[in-house]
Amino acid sequence: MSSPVDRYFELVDQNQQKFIEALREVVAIPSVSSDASRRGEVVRMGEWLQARWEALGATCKRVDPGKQDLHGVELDLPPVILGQYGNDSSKKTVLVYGHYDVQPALLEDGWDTDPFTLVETADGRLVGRGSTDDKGPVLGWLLCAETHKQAGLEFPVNLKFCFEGMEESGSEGLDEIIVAEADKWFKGTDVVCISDNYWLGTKKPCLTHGLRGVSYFHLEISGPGADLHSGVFGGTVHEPMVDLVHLLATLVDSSGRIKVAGIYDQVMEETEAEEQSYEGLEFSHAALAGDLKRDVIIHADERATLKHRWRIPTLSIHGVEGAFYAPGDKTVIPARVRGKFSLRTVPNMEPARVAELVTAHLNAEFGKLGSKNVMRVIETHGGRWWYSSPKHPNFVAAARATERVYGVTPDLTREGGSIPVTLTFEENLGVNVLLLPMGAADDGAHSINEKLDRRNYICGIKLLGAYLHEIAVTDLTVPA
Ligand SMILES: C[C@H](N)C(=O)N[C@@H](Cc1c[nH]cn1)C(=O)O
Ligand SMILES: [Zn+2]
Ligand SMILES: [Zn+2]
Repeated sequence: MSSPVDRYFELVDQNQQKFIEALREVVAIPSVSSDASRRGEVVRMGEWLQARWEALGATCKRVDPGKQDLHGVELDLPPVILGQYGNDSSKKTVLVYGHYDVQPALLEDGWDTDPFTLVETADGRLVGRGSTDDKGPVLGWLLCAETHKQAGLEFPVNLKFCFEGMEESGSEGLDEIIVAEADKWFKGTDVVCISDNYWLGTKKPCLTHGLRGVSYFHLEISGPGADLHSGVFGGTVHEPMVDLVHLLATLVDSSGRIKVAGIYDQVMEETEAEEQSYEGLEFSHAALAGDLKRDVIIHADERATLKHRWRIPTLSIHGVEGAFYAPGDKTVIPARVRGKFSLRTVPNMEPARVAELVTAHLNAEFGKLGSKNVMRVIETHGGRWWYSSPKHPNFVAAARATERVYGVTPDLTREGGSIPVTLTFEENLGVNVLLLPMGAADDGAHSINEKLDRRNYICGIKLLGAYLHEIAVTDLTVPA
């Protein structure tokens, strides 16, 4: 007779098409958290999840985190959906977190197909915004529970869940909810699992034990009271855009080095054990250059690239609000512009110190310009880095589950991106947190043509289930 896990795997295989249809349904909800006009869709997505979990028998609690000021528009923050599925005191309790909001996506950004219509390509890519980040994994937990119930398979653990709709916009309001619910809704949690990042390559699965933090800034330059004709006023007034371009250029050089004094001072020293952890990882510049569609890699070797993704702070410039960007030639001097940039932070950087250093740098550089314009530096959102040991039994259980599904020992990785609430869970619940990614390195999260491979989706649903079965039989006591 086959084991419950083998039976579960068979059912996942049999239900593949149904699972893809479910992904199609959620991708079609354009839950873009940064777009005020889509806020209703974000809420609809949260309600969709709640309804489906409740239909399965979960107890849910919708928490509305309050209001948000988005470019002067007051908006309701989307709900955080808390849930409890199963409440058997003889079982372990696993808390899973995910987000149901997505990054913006427009066909004219360069997508080959409508971003909110899931398309399956002949080579098995499930293309659509949110497929890998993070709707596929969020759906994975639900489909895992539904599959167990439909087949009459005993669910191995009590599952608690926390799904938010603001992760792509700074997780506003969530930290406070986690703190408030730590001894209430989240009481009894044994371990936390988050599926919201990606493999290092495209073939070998991994478990992730670190994330970078993010400190996001707007740099606003205000000049004349209205946009001006450049033929009449060019060369006679201080132009906000000229000041902004100068200032942005002082932040980082072309080889990625941050030029803000003091920014590297808090970076943790590298240990011998850490140096060794780069050995044998599935990561190559050849594959990375392929994913990038052009070899634009700065660093000479793979190890240096990984260090700049995992353990060294970086600064990226994202865009300019208020600047002319449409096709055609408009001869305008914009009156007010906002440059947007962020720093990815690493152990042991303090966000408050980062903001202090960045502001001091920009004040000094702006002073050198002798401009009569007005400069403002605004830190719009921040999230802390997270770094943990991969030796905890939670990771051991996940490694066993990975071996069962993929037949290989997973790589142990850190993630260059940020999931701000990871540390909040760890600190407030006092339990181990594991990152168990579903998608691959070439999925194009946040980019055009985002996809999740059918293989990763289906094996990922198996992996989430296998992990819960492994946790059920794992002694979670940390060895001394
Ligand atoms: C890794 C995760 N899937 C992700 O994409 N996180 C975002 C979080 C964020 C922070 N500010 C805006 N979004 C990221 O790393 O950019
Ligand atoms: Zn995500
Ligand atoms: Zn994301």
